[in-house]
Amino acid sequence: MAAKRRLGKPPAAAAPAAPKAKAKANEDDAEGLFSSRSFADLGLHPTLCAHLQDKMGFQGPTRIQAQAIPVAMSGQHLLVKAATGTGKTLAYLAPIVHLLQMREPRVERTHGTFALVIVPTRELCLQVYGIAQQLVHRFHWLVPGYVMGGESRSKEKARLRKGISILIATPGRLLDHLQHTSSFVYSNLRWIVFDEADSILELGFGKAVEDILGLLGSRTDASDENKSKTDPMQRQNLLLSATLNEKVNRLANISLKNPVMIGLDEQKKPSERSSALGKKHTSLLSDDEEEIPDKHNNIAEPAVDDFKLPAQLVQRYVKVSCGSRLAVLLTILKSQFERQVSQKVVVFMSTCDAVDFHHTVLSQLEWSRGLALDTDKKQKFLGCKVFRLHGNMDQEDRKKSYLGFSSDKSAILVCTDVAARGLDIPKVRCIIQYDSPGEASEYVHRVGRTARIGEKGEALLFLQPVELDYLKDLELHGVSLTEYPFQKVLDGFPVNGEKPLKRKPISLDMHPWILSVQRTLENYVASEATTNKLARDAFCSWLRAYTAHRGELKKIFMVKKLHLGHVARSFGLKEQPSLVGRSHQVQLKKRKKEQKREGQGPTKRRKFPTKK
Ligand SMILES: Nc1ncnc2c1ncn2[C@@H]1O[C@H](COP(=O)(O)OP(=O)(O)OP(=O)(O)O)[C@@H](O)[C@H]1O
Repeated sequence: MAAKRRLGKPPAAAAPAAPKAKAKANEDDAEGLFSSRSFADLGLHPTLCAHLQDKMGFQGPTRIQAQAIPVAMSGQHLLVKAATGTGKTLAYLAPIVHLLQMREPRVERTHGTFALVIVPTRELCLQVYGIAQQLVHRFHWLVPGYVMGGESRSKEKARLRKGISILIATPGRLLDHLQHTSSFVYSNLRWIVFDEADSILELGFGKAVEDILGLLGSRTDASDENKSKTDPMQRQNLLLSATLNEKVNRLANISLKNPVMIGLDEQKKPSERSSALGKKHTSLLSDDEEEIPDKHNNIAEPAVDDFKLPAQLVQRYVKVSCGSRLAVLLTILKSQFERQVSQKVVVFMSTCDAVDFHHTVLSQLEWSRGLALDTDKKQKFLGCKVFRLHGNMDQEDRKKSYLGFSSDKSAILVCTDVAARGLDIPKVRCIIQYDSPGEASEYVHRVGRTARIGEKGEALLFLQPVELDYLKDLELHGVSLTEYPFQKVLDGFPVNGEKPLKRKPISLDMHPWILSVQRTLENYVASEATTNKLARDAFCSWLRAYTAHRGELKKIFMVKKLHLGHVARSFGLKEQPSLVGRSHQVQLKKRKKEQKREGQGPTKRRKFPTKK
């Protein structure tokens, strides 16, 4: 039986309409996504249950919610590991709202913050805030709010002074307010939630998180002075993550006290779990391991974690030689949108500059039917809207992009990993990883933006022939991909009005369609000065990112194996990289000459120019 699709309304901040909920859950649910219990069975207040069902369109809890909500309501610390898009947000927000609305005396704004939800990114902050807003709809005395980087500090201070009962925050800005906003009342703080804990730490917020826990007196290994600020006995901490790694374990160890664990490998005995990390603790700040006696919990997973991905997600890879990458991306997107006009696709890139360049190309590239340039009237190569999202954009643009892509029915989002964490954008059908994600956990976060809550979804990973070993690395984590039939897609495209004859297979790079797209692209990049500059910047930053792969992955993504001329081609640049990073090339030649004189081989590591 096919999985039941149950969609709820997206957050108010994201605003798009979502389909009505489907029939009630039953135990035969194919993917085991939904529980057979009702929200009322879990002990949630009838008004809240009615709101979840009637207004948010949730007929019943997901399995993760059915497991986590009763534990969260019991006051115990909780560690949840569950696949992306399984409803973790409601799993912690519903019990918080339930417990807060029944609190006597009634919660008032002057009581300050009772629940603190820490999230890794600004977009996720807005998203969780949107859901909190919906949940408190019938409990007007509960006030949700958010603080996050990029917003006006003084406005946030004013809101904190008035009082926010459920506060959603990014770590840096939260720490800032804890240290500098004296009117921020958190003496009644009862819950600290880490949503997307793995991402919080991967994004380098380890130190901020440690400081936050220290200031709030919620570090289980905190010194006594820190503990005295609030009563930690009242505190309940919840940690949710799609993946577990050593840093998350360390955070769990310092923030959770005898937690109930949900979604961890039930087959493993606690003693087996603890052995991997029980004795070794990893600092939240660095990759170095340090031996610290395990004073508290034994929360651990094996070093090589198998990641949880939705079963209905179709995962494929496409093998593309470096020079044709962009032409292939354009072709795949064109074919996707011609097959189905109304759909949403997210394309992940490795750097902000690469996002800016590709966003411009995807949204502006024009062609004439048949690709015979300068003949007929030109039209857009891709007809749909294209949005971009990365960390260097200013906050207003970020918000606009996020909301625009969320509410549009047919669009592409080109983004960096800033969009990989926890974002719940309705109806994303396909995730394209144009640049490889690196760590397998990052792969999981990226593809987790589709196939959410039982919906269909596809993921496509671009790999160059020299990078195919990456598939083995993913296999180690239980992620296996099949090859995407790109040749079939290609055969569907006419060249000069005619479909190619199927005589013999033509290599992808020599295929007339790919050659024509590449020519159009190169002409466009050459003729537009701004785009040309974007292409050069993107080329440099992309190479720098390529050299930054860590550990074992360095052996797969070897910059030495790249042909820089082909890399340039993939940015629509006709000229060789010598023109892109002239000073670098001069230096390189000089170095080579010197090496020759001294009888050495070329140095192993290539350094790349910073953009000009
Ligand atoms: N009980 C439910 N019934 C139907 N839909 C639900 C239910 N709970 C949550 N949803 C919907 O499922 C989607 C995914 O939820 P959510 O974002 O909380 O997942 P998640 O597990 O936190 O994902 P990620 O790990 O990617 O952050 C959202 O659109 C949400 O509205």
